[in-house]
Amino acid sequence: MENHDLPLHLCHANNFSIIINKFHAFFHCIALAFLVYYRTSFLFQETRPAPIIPWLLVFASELLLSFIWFIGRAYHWNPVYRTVFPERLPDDDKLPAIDVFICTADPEKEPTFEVMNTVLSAMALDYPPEQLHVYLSDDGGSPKTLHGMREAYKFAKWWLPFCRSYGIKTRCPLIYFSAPEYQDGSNYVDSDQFMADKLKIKEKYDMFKECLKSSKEDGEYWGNKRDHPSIIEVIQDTSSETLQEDHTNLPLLVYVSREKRLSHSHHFKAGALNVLLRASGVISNSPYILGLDCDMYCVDPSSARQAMCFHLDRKISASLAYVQFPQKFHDVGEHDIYDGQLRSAYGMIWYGMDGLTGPVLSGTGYYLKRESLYGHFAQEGADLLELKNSFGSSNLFIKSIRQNIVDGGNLSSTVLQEAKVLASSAYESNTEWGEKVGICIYEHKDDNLTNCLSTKHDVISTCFLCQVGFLYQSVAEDFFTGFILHCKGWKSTYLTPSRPQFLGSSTTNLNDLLIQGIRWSSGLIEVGISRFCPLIYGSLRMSFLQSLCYGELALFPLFYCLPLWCFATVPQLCLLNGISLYPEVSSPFFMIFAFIFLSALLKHLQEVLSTGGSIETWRNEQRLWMIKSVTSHLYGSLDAIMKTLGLRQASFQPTNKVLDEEQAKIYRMGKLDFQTSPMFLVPMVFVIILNATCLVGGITRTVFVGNWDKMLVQILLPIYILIINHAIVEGIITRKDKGRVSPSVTRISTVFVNLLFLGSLLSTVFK
Ligand SMILES: O=c1ccn([C@@H]2O[C@H](COP(=O)(O)OP(=O)(O)O[C@H]3O[C@H](CO)[C@@H](O)[C@H](O)[C@H]3O)[C@@H](O)[C@H]2O)c(=O)[nH]1
Ligand SMILES: [Mn+2]
Repeated sequence: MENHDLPLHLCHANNFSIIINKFHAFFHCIALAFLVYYRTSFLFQETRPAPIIPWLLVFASELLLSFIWFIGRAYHWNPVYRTVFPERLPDDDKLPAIDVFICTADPEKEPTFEVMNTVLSAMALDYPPEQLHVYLSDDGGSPKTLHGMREAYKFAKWWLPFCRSYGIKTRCPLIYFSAPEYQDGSNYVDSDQFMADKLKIKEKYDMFKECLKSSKEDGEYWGNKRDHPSIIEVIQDTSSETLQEDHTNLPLLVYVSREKRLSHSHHFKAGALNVLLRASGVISNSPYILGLDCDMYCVDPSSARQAMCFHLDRKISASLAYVQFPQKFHDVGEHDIYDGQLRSAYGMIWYGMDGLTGPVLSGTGYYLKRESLYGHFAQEGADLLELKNSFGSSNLFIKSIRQNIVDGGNLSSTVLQEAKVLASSAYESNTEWGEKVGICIYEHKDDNLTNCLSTKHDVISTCFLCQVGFLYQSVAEDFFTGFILHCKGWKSTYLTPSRPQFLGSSTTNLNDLLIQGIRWSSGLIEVGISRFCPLIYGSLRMSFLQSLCYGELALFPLFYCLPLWCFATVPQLCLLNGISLYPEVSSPFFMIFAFIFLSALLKHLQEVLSTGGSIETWRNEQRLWMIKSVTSHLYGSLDAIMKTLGLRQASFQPTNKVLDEEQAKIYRMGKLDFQTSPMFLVPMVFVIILNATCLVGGITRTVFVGNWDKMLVQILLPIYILIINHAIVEGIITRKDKGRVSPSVTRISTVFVNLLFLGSLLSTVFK
């Protein structure tokens, strides 16, 4: 029952942690100011005790780290937490329709059975079925997936009535049937009827699984990922089975495989989403969209109603673009050695941004307002020509922009034919789908430029309102699209109910983690070094603190990889050569360095503990910070720089979602799996060997020279690196299993370390 007096949601702040954060930031800032003073005054000394180059490298690294730390304080300014009251929503017939967009790209890396579980769980959301439309985009163009959809639809006819009549809380069949008996959240566990029905459903489920897993081997069945025509099929009921309930109670289910041709760039996931946006626009045209990755099960059915608590709140709905749920994962191990839960993002940063203008759009688990992707065109005023320039030539689609939802979906053959045209690879040519942020104004408003653009403000606002849909400029399309929405004045909210709404699969081996890390770093840095750099572009268009948050996210991979490479090598080489880079123990500045180091570590520890982590979590995150900085952050940043210079093409390798049993075993034991590409392993092993050698050499030298006082910091630094990364040391020396570091990698890394020693020796000889 709707109740106009009671709020649909509440927002709370944690004042205690806000005060701690501000205190810490204050003292840490003062210490950093002393550090800068100490380093700068060195530059003005007449006789310098150490060579200038390593000193400058270390100073530059300290400045970069301090800067990125400083702008990251914006997250801690005002973190908020939200509660919702879905029971206060209006009656079902007044709820707005939702189109669910699920993307899959590759049946080999994304097994069809799992993808269909996502589809089924989305169909089973607790929402009026006639108001729910589920679309699957298949970039693989694979008959296997289409076949899976038909089978999933058949199974849905059993699964949905079962879930509804027994109030099942876990609506993803795979998760439901793999959970221990009686833990399915149902109140009917003692009823015989329930047990009998459950048994029957389990039988149907096993048949469904069998049918999808026993795949035909011929290549055609798997499809051609890069070259195929567009196929749009509304999945229909073809079987003659009798059912408990009428199938009209099932949400509409549509298979969409856009046309892909080698001659056209298809813009990866963002391209797929834009096709879904258009095709669904002419079919169901729901005002809200739930975006899901193919592995993101809607385990709990209540997310749609929870999200509507924000979207239907009249006080905020006009400017609310999306409600974001956290990504949670069903396969994160007890030790979570790869930070699968992405603690800092979903456990901290998103809350912080929620207290400003809203969290980052996270690619999956968001309820987005369709209108927000149509720029200013959704409002009245634009003429037909302008609309066609922006959205392409389809009249039907253009009509949909201003039309309300089509009840239950328009499935006439004309509409489906048009949807196919909208999914063709040439449709976007010369339109504003996904790109041209800010430049289109000079193209088609040229004639009357002076008339309509009288002030500078007009230029900016008209410019950035041009582009439509999900954006193509970055492979982190979610991050960039959300950022531009915030730039346009839209807001977002973050909702983290105690029972997870969505569960995906995380990366459970080092290789997949780092490959994904390269893509994310590259996508972020692409934004960070472009003219959309949030620190400049964003600060003019959104709250200053929000632009700092976006700035930190868009730049951190670059700002971590350079300093961490420096701290992993320069002080160590200097230690070996007896060059001191830090104040001696007796100097008051020693205390400053000690304070900064401990304050950073302890603050990280406090954050981990207060967000439910343990000391082990803290160690894992420190280790990953180092590992990623010397590998994926570096490669991702280089990739982005090369793309920006036009030296490289963008690429999006979908993350592997197939579990390798042997690797899973290593993962569950909490051991790092070093069966990774040498491109990742060599830098890691290189750093470890370098640190160990320099430590031994440096200590020996210090024993002879007796300058402990001067060299202490440089002795402690490699010790800290080796302790945090002792798992790599073990991988090199003691481990015998498959996941150890292969001896050939150790040999290659040793050669590189020797080359570096030779280089540093020559540079001291010829100085
Ligand atoms: O050409 C492509 C490539 C990928 N995908 C789909 O995109 C989704 C995300 O891909 P995945 O390989 O799982 O990447 P992740 O790194 O795990 O995904 C995170 O990062 C992406 C941006 O890099 C976001 O799009 C995702 O939502 C976010 O979960 C999957 O469903 C894919 O099927 C496509 O539809 N077409
Ligand atoms: Mn994924």
